[in-house]
Amino acid sequence: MTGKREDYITWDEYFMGVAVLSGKRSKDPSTQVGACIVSQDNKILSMGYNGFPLGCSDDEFPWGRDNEAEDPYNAKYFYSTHSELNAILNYRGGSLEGSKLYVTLFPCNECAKAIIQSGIKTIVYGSDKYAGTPAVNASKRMLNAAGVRYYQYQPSGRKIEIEV
Ligand SMILES: Nc1ccn([C@H]2C[C@H](O)[C@@H](COP(=O)(O)O)O2)c(=O)n1
Ligand SMILES: [Zn+2]
Repeated sequence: MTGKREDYITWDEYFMGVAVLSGKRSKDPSTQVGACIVSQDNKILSMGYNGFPLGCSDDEFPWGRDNEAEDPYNAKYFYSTHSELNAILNYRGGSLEGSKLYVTLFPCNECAKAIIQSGIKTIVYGSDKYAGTPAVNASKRMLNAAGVRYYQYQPSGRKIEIEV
Protein backbone atom coordinates (compact mmCIF):
# COMPACT_ATOMS: atom_id res chain seq x y z
CA MET A 1 0.00 0.00 0.00
CA THR A 2 1.55 3.32 -1.08
CA GLY A 3 -1.23 5.95 -0.94
CA LYS A 4 -2.64 7.78 2.04
CA ARG A 5 -5.84 6.82 3.86
CA GLU A 6 -8.84 8.55 2.27
CA ASP A 7 -11.56 7.89 4.87
CA TYR A 8 -10.09 10.16 7.55
CA ILE A 9 -12.54 12.46 9.36
CA THR A 10 -13.02 16.10 8.33
CA TRP A 11 -12.08 19.06 10.53
CA ASP A 12 -15.77 19.63 11.34
CA GLU A 13 -16.26 15.96 12.27
CA TYR A 14 -13.11 16.06 14.38
CA PHE A 15 -13.95 19.20 16.36
CA MET A 16 -17.66 18.47 16.72
CA GLY A 17 -16.66 14.99 17.85
CA VAL A 18 -14.42 16.53 20.51
CA ALA A 19 -17.31 18.79 21.59
CA VAL A 20 -19.66 15.77 21.86
CA LEU A 21 -17.06 13.86 23.88
CA SER A 22 -16.57 16.84 26.17
CA GLY A 23 -20.35 17.00 26.78
CA LYS A 24 -20.22 13.43 28.05
CA ARG A 25 -18.44 14.76 31.17
CA SER A 26 -21.55 16.76 32.10
CA LYS A 27 -23.51 15.64 35.17
CA ASP A 28 -26.70 17.38 34.00
CA PRO A 29 -29.34 14.63 33.84
CA SER A 30 -31.42 16.30 31.12
CA THR A 31 -29.11 18.20 28.76
CA GLN A 32 -25.39 17.57 28.27
CA VAL A 33 -23.61 20.21 26.19
CA GLY A 34 -20.01 20.21 25.00
CA ALA A 35 -17.87 22.93 23.40
CA CYS A 36 -14.51 23.09 21.68
CA ILE A 37 -12.72 26.29 20.62
CA VAL A 38 -10.36 26.09 17.68
CA SER A 39 -7.82 28.52 16.21
CA GLN A 40 -7.86 29.69 12.60
CA ASP A 41 -5.17 27.13 11.84
CA ASN A 42 -7.21 24.27 13.31
CA LYS A 43 -5.51 23.89 16.69
CA ILE A 44 -7.71 23.11 19.70
CA LEU A 45 -7.48 26.01 22.16
CA SER A 46 -10.00 25.03 24.82
CA MET A 47 -12.93 22.79 25.72
CA GLY A 48 -15.82 22.86 28.14
CA TYR A 49 -19.08 21.27 29.23
CA ASN A 50 -22.02 22.43 31.33
CA GLY A 51 -21.62 22.07 35.05
CA PHE A 52 -21.37 23.84 38.38
CA PRO A 53 -18.49 26.17 39.22
CA LEU A 54 -15.45 24.97 41.16
CA GLY A 55 -16.28 24.37 44.80
CA CYS A 56 -20.00 23.87 44.10
CA SER A 57 -20.44 20.16 44.60
CA ASP A 58 -22.20 18.13 41.91
CA ASP A 59 -23.67 16.10 44.75
CA GLU A 60 -24.96 19.01 46.82
CA PHE A 61 -26.22 21.60 44.33
CA PRO A 62 -29.57 20.91 42.63
CA TRP A 63 -29.85 19.35 39.16
CA GLY A 64 -33.63 19.71 38.90
CA ARG A 65 -35.28 21.86 36.24
CA ASP A 66 -39.00 21.42 36.86
CA ASN A 67 -39.13 23.65 39.93
CA GLU A 68 -37.48 26.62 38.20
CA ALA A 69 -40.55 28.89 38.24
CA GLU A 70 -41.72 28.29 41.79
CA ASP A 71 -38.35 27.71 43.46
CA PRO A 72 -35.44 28.92 41.31
CA TYR A 73 -33.06 28.73 44.29
CA ASN A 74 -33.44 24.95 44.19
CA ALA A 75 -33.24 24.49 40.42
CA LYS A 76 -30.02 24.14 38.39
CA TYR A 77 -30.27 27.32 36.31
CA PHE A 78 -28.83 29.76 38.87
CA TYR A 79 -25.77 27.54 39.26
CA SER A 80 -24.80 25.77 36.03
CA THR A 81 -22.10 27.33 33.88
CA HIS A 82 -22.79 26.73 30.22
CA SER A 83 -20.32 24.73 28.15
CA GLU A 84 -19.43 27.67 25.91
CA LEU A 85 -18.65 29.93 28.86
CA ASN A 86 -16.62 27.19 30.51
CA ALA A 87 -14.62 26.72 27.29
CA ILE A 88 -13.93 30.47 27.16
CA LEU A 89 -13.01 30.61 30.85
CA ASN A 90 -10.87 27.45 30.63
CA TYR A 91 -8.65 29.03 27.97
CA ARG A 92 -5.18 29.67 29.37
CA GLY A 93 -3.62 31.36 26.35
CA GLY A 94 -3.72 34.98 25.22
CA SER A 95 -6.56 35.88 22.90
CA LEU A 96 -9.44 34.01 21.29
CA GLU A 97 -9.70 36.67 18.54
CA GLY A 98 -10.73 35.10 15.24
CA SER A 99 -11.31 31.64 16.70
CA LYS A 100 -14.10 29.19 15.97
CA LEU A 101 -16.48 27.59 18.49
CA TYR A 102 -17.93 24.11 18.05
CA VAL A 103 -20.86 23.55 20.39
CA THR A 104 -23.44 20.80 20.54
CA LEU A 105 -26.35 23.19 21.33
CA PHE A 106 -26.98 26.70 20.02
CA PRO A 107 -25.63 29.32 22.49
CA CYS A 108 -27.98 31.26 24.75
CA ASN A 109 -28.01 35.08 25.05
CA GLU A 110 -25.60 35.10 28.02
CA CYS A 111 -23.05 32.94 26.20
CA ALA A 112 -23.51 35.03 23.05
CA LYS A 113 -22.27 38.07 24.98
CA ALA A 114 -19.16 36.21 26.13
CA ILE A 115 -18.59 34.78 22.64
CA ILE A 116 -18.76 38.23 21.05
CA GLN A 117 -16.58 39.90 23.67
CA SER A 118 -13.93 37.18 23.51
CA GLY A 119 -13.47 37.64 19.76
CA ILE A 120 -14.85 34.29 18.56
CA LYS A 121 -15.95 34.86 14.96
CA THR A 122 -17.60 31.59 13.91
CA ILE A 123 -19.95 29.17 15.65
CA VAL A 124 -20.64 25.65 14.43
CA TYR A 125 -23.57 24.25 16.40
CA GLY A 126 -25.26 20.86 16.60
CA SER A 127 -28.81 21.01 17.95
CA ASP A 128 -31.00 24.13 17.95
CA LYS A 129 -33.67 22.58 20.17
CA TYR A 130 -34.43 25.88 21.93
CA ALA A 131 -34.84 27.82 18.65
CA GLY A 132 -37.58 30.43 18.92
CA THR A 133 -37.19 30.96 22.67
CA PRO A 134 -36.47 34.54 23.82
CA ALA A 135 -32.94 33.53 24.92
CA VAL A 136 -32.02 32.08 21.53
CA ASN A 137 -33.76 34.87 19.60
CA ALA A 138 -31.80 37.44 21.62
CA SER A 139 -28.62 35.45 21.08
CA LYS A 140 -29.11 35.43 17.29
CA ARG A 141 -29.93 39.13 17.36
CA MET A 142 -26.64 39.95 19.09
CA LEU A 143 -24.56 37.53 17.02
CA ASN A 144 -26.01 38.98 13.80
CA ALA A 145 -25.35 42.55 14.95
CA ALA A 146 -21.78 41.69 15.94
CA GLY A 147 -21.03 39.85 12.70
CA VAL A 148 -20.45 36.46 14.30
CA ARG A 149 -21.11 33.83 11.65
CA TYR A 150 -22.93 30.65 12.62
CA TYR A 151 -23.96 27.50 10.82
CA GLN A 152 -25.35 24.14 11.77
CA TYR A 153 -23.06 21.13 11.69
CA GLN A 154 -23.94 18.86 8.78
CA PRO A 155 -23.42 15.23 9.77
CA SER A 156 -21.84 13.18 7.02
CA GLY A 157 -23.97 10.20 7.99
CA ARG A 158 -21.00 8.06 8.82
CA LYS A 159 -20.71 6.81 12.37
CA ILE A 160 -17.61 7.76 14.30
CA GLU A 161 -16.92 5.23 17.01
CA ILE A 162 -14.48 5.55 19.84
CA GLU A 163 -13.12 2.42 21.36
CA VAL A 164 -10.30 2.56 23.85
N1 LIG B 1 -26.07 26.55 24.70
C1 LIG B 1 -26.26 25.96 25.91
C2 LIG B 1 -27.53 25.80 26.42
C3 LIG B 1 -27.67 25.19 27.64
N2 LIG B 1 -26.59 24.77 28.32
C4 LIG B 1 -26.76 24.04 29.58
C5 LIG B 1 -27.43 24.70 30.73
C6 LIG B 1 -28.09 23.56 31.45
O1 LIG B 1 -27.12 22.87 32.26
C7 LIG B 1 -28.53 22.68 30.31
C8 LIG B 1 -29.92 23.00 29.80
O2 LIG B 1 -30.81 22.31 30.59
P1 LIG B 1 -32.34 22.03 30.15
O3 LIG B 1 -33.08 23.32 30.31
O4 LIG B 1 -32.32 21.57 28.72
O5 LIG B 1 -32.77 20.97 31.10
O6 LIG B 1 -27.59 22.92 29.29
C9 LIG B 1 -25.33 24.93 27.79
O7 LIG B 1 -24.32 24.52 28.40
N3 LIG B 1 -25.19 25.55 26.60
ZN1 LIG C 1 -25.35 29.85 27.52
